[in-house]
Amino acid sequence: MTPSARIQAAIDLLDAITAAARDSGAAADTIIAKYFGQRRYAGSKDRRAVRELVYAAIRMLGERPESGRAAMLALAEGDAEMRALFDGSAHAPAAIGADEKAAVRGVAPAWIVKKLLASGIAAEELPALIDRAPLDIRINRLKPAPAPIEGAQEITAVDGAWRLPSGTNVEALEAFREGALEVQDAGSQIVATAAEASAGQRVVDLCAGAGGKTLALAAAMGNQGVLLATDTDRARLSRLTPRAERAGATIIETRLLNPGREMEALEDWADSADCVLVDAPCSGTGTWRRNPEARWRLTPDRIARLVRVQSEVMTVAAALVKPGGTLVYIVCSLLDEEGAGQVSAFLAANAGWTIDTLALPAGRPHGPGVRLTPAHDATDGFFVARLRRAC
Ligand SMILES: C[S@@+](CC[C@H](N)C(=O)[O-])C[C@H]1O[C@@H](n2cnc3c(N)ncnc32)[C@H](O)[C@@H]1O
Repeated sequence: MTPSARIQAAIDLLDAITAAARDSGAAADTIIAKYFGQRRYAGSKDRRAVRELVYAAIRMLGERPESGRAAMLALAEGDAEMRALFDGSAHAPAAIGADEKAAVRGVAPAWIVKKLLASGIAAEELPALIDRAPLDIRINRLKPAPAPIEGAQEITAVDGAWRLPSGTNVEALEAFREGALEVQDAGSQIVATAAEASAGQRVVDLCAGAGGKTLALAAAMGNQGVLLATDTDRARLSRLTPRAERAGATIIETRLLNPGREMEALEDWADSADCVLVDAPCSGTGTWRRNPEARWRLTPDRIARLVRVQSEVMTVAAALVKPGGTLVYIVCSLLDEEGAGQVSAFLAANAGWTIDTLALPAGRPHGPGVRLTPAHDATDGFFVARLRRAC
């Protein structure tokens, strides 16, 4: 592909990605994979170059752009060489019109920026929300220690956390195939430690998804005790079983829940868990580094729906905790209505619950819990709080 044809390919992809973001369609990665699946003539260098252009444009634009062309014009602003590639030749984008408008640069849609600022995120912290994310792994203590990985840097604050050079093909490592390591953001590892899960306990990971935190809990428990992993999403939960096998985690039982009727599948766990971890579904404002187009998908309605589900899930979780046990509430969002506000509302509505002070190796106290941010902690953004049921 010529450099101009790569720009046109990025424009076409951005058109498809913005439409999908507007209509709750496929994720950007899926769209890009499908696009190149249908264009076998594009070599690996072309694919990489186009992908980089697309993601650079997505990161640069807070608001969903009107068109892929407006997005690429924003990327080309101040870059004479790139602007010259808009030359109207075969497979190239049309020449830039005198009064043609580029999309406006920014971190996020204005209404979400307003919410982030109101949630105490300083304006200087905002750009880090869309930086490129590092590649972190967790060493799985249930397996023999893996061989050193070239270029890996230990994250000393967190046991078993390492940061790898970007682009490391983790899945090709023997240690990965043997289950000796998992890809997991250091922040995700840190918030999971708030559960203080230990050998012999009865622990529930209520919103387990594909089990990122479940596997960390199983390792913390040294494979002793009972760990129940539940979710309402069959496809996600089904990915946990092979991961657990690879990781040698033998104490995990999985159960699929019916949304709104979760307790029907959980009656035998009522009032009996030492800890229930709720990694609640959320807007993901703390994970835009990995998934920058997600900020184009949010709407006020969607956030309101998530806030409702979070509160319902907390009610389910609370019914499972034994007297003296704990409920660990986590969201990978930096919006207070999903984090600190959600926990404060629970405490106000439920007598007999108190907040534990958390001693985590990162983050800053925020309301009833602790908040990690990309700018302050070089991790994804999280809010975590640990609530304790009275004895
Ligand atoms: C943030 S994700 C979990 C990520 C996972 N814990 C990890 O560490 O990889 C939130 C999960 O909550 C699940 N969920 C949504 N509503 C739920 C409900 N009512 N009960 C249990 N899980 C629910 C979603 O399907 C999703 O997998």
